[in-house]
Amino acid sequence: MSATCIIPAYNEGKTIGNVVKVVKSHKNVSEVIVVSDGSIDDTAEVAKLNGAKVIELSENKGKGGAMNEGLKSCETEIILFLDADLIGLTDKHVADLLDPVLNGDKLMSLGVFSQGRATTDLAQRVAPYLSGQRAIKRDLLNKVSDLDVSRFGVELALTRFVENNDIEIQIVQLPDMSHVMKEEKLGVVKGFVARLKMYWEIVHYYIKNPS
Ligand SMILES: O=c1ccn([C@@H]2O[C@H](COP(=O)(O)OP(=O)(O)O)[C@@H](O)[C@H]2O)c(=O)[nH]1
Ligand SMILES: O=C(O)[C@@H](COP(=O)(O)O)O[C@H]1O[C@H](CO)[C@@H](O)[C@H](O)[C@H]1O
Repeated sequence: MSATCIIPAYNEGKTIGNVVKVVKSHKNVSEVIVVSDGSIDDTAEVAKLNGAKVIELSENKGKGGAMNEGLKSCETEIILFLDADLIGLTDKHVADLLDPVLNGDKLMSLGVFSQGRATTDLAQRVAPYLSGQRAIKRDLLNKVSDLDVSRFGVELALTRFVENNDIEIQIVQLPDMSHVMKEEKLGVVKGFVARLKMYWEIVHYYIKNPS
């Protein structure tokens, strides 16, 4: 059994190439789909150059919407979601995320950075359920409501679904991994504003889906 890797990407030209290169070379990944979510940089070109299938959205749909577009354009039973801004991704990280779902043990795995950078390690220790690195069975994904409009609430949607349905997931440590923070991408002020927008989208999803 193989998996499709779906990478939602909004202006990630600087990092998308390496993420695609690493995950595309994994033996159990049959296809890498990068969904450029209204990007205005060279995300799509860099992703194509590194062998990804690219879906270019003319309008930004938000993270959940981009992931959903990728889901609609593949057929594998197992999906691996990765962020486009990962630092230090290796083939072993991909294997550790995929194996619990590929071997039928679990319906979802969730990757948590460890021994990466203090800032991103801490953030994920505080809120591991927000991690964007997950392998998931398509059957489970099909039951999660509002993925397409969840934006940054998508991780909350996935986590809440497994909790509400008593589905045991596999937490996977991702050693020596991090991601580029918003403040590093956009500068301190714009990065902080983007972070607030992210938290608002998460709260908005929570308010709209209280249980
Ligand atoms: O409107 C958006 C916002 C984010 N992303 C992607 O979702 C992932 C996580 O977003 P971000 O890096 O902003 O969040 P962080 O990892 O900083 O929490 C990255 O691959 C982004 O490119 C997206 O596709 N559309
Ligand atoms: O780690 C975190 O605190 C946030 C924000 O990371 P940044 O420091 O803004 O890159 O990132 C996590 O949460 C996001 C929202 O759910 C997810 O999109 C990311 O995949 C996840 O790493």
